Amino acid sequence: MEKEGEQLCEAAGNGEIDKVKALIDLGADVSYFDSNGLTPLMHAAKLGHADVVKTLLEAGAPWNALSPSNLSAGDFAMDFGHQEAFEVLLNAGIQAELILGTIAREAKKNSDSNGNYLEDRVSFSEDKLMDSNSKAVMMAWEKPLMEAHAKAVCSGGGHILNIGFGMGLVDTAIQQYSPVTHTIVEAHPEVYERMLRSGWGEKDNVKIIFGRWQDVLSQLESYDGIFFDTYGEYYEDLREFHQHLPKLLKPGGIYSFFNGLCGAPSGLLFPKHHRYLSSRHFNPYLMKPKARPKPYAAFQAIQSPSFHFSSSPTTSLL
Ligand SMILES: C[S@@+](CC[C@H](N)C(=O)[O-])C[C@H]1O[C@@H](n2cnc3c(N)ncnc32)[C@H](O)[C@@H]1O
Repeated sequence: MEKEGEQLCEAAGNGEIDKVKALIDLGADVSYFDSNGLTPLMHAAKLGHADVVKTLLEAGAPWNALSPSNLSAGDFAMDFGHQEAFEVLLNAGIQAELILGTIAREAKKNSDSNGNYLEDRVSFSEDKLMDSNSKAVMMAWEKPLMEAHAKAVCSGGGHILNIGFGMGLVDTAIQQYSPVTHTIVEAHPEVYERMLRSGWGEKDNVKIIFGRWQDVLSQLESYDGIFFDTYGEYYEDLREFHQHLPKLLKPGGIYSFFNGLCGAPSGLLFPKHHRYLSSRHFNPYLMKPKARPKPYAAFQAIQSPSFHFSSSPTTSLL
């Protein structure tokens, strides 16, 4: 098996399509990683053999496998300027994403995203907000991250929307930029009560909307800056929110989000909110086809247990 795997890598890199097909027919492993941690697909992509890339994908080669330096076959194709191979890989990724999304939506129909969390008690202390299982919903150490998000979404001024109040870290930072309006959506009754008790309801430019964002969409308008950071939701909820962005975000507006979904255990759905590193800025109105440095990152998050987004601002496919 190992021998055929090595041969497949070599043939793929050489663009020997007939040999690749013959080896696949003989049962060579299309998911094989050679001693350098590269798959046959990566070899073909690196050298721009689009026909071999296609054949390998049709044989089930994993388009989102990563090399030891965290590069996918798509990255190799793009980095080496092989547009055709890149397009083939990108299409494979989009198709997989559509299928995975459909499966996730079906699975979600039978589940309750954050119902339990919203019905249970939460507790506040000086430096954290905890759910009823003593899991941290939000912690004070995240303040600098929240300040950076606030800075990004307020950079154009105007009307700002924040989904998920938590400890109010991002909202406190947003207030420092004196937005024209500052709308906050919060779904947990106790968090909402605490917001009112601490005077958030009396601020001139603040509008609080109590409820799940999914249920209050009709009360939302268009904003210059949007931040999204909920708790206890699924990847599919985030994706659903992203689908509303073209309407919610004004042209030229800035969207940023924080979630920990990417560090969650593998599987299509992430029932708990894992607050691992994940911080990205995204503006669909500024996104150009060539400005997609890591088109596979968003998809990879669905499948890989160890994957996490980088904290550097980057674009993503929705
Ligand atoms: C991680 S905290 C937000 C922390 C906030 N960014 C900060 O700076 O303190 C998540 C918040 O989202 C709220 N939340 C969870 N699901 C929600 C939903 N579907 N709609 C609106 N808010 C939600 C939670 O009650 C919680 O207050």
